[in-house]
Amino acid sequence: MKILLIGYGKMGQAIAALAAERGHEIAGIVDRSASQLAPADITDFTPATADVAIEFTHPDSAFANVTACLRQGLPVVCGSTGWLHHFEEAQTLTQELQGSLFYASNYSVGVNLFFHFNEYLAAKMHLFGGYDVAVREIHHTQKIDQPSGTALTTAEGIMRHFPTKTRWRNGPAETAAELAIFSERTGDMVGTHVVTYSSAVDTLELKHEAHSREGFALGALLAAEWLPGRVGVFGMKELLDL
Ligand SMILES: NC(=O)C1=CN([C@@H]2O[C@H](COP(=O)(O)OP(=O)(O)OC[C@H]3O[C@@H](n4cnc5c(N)ncnc54)[C@H](O)[C@@H]3O)[C@@H](O)[C@H]2O)C=CC1
Ligand SMILES: O=C(O)C1=N[C@H](C(=O)O)C[C@H](O)C1
Repeated sequence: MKILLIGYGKMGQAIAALAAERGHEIAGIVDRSASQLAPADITDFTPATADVAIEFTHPDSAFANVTACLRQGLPVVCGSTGWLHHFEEAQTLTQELQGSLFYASNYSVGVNLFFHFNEYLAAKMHLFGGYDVAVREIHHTQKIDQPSGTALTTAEGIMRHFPTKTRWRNGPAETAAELAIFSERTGDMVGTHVVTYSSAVDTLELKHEAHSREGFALGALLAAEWLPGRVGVFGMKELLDL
């Protein structure tokens, strides 16, 4: 496949390395600040020159990059977090243009299993009662958005099945209805997410810890291999049949 990479930072470079191993060609790289690369723009690419675009940039640029890809007729796999206030607009545009958009707050297969077990656990823990629940995420100090996209997906999964939690708060809960999300930024931590249930008698935890970015890169490439030819908005549940 010919892949257009949008964003050539930590994730873009991890994807490029794995794409080569999987026999893909990098059709081009669009990065706002990568001066060593040949300058390129999304509008330079069409389905004739790229089969799919993979976007990992910044919360402030993801929506514009996604819409540019859709307008060029390029299927787009987006991994940037912190832009979901625009997600409905992206869905509408995808439908209008009969385009292809894939989004995941976390492309790691392990995290998507974690999401699945998180929802199951929330339903059971609510049923048995007596537990409070909180989410903790730990990332490297360069991370811009807080809470992480993964923590927000985790919180949404809890709230769907643990109805006494009706909203999340980034910090300690101020009321019993709030789900606390604690964010830590330290060193070069790749990404750790923990859900903790505590009662008077015990504590139960569900944890995912990424050891490298390779798991995210592999998931993004699996999505890029799967997306072309499908019309609509998709995520890891469809890809992994979870
Ligand atoms: N969904 C997932 O599985 C994962 C998502 N992420 C998310 O992906 C995004 C990128 O993460 P990293 O690669 O670690 O960041 P990074 O800061 O290492 O790289 C981002 C790159 O995007 C470039 N960039 C910024 N604005 C741009 C624009 N308007 N057009 C083109 N390029 C632009 C920057 O110059 C930089 O090279 C973040 O939002 C992060 O939260 C990161 C890891 C996994
Ligand atoms: O910025 C990162 O690094 C990561 N971002 C994603 C998120 O916000 O959840 C996924 C992963 O945790 C790494």
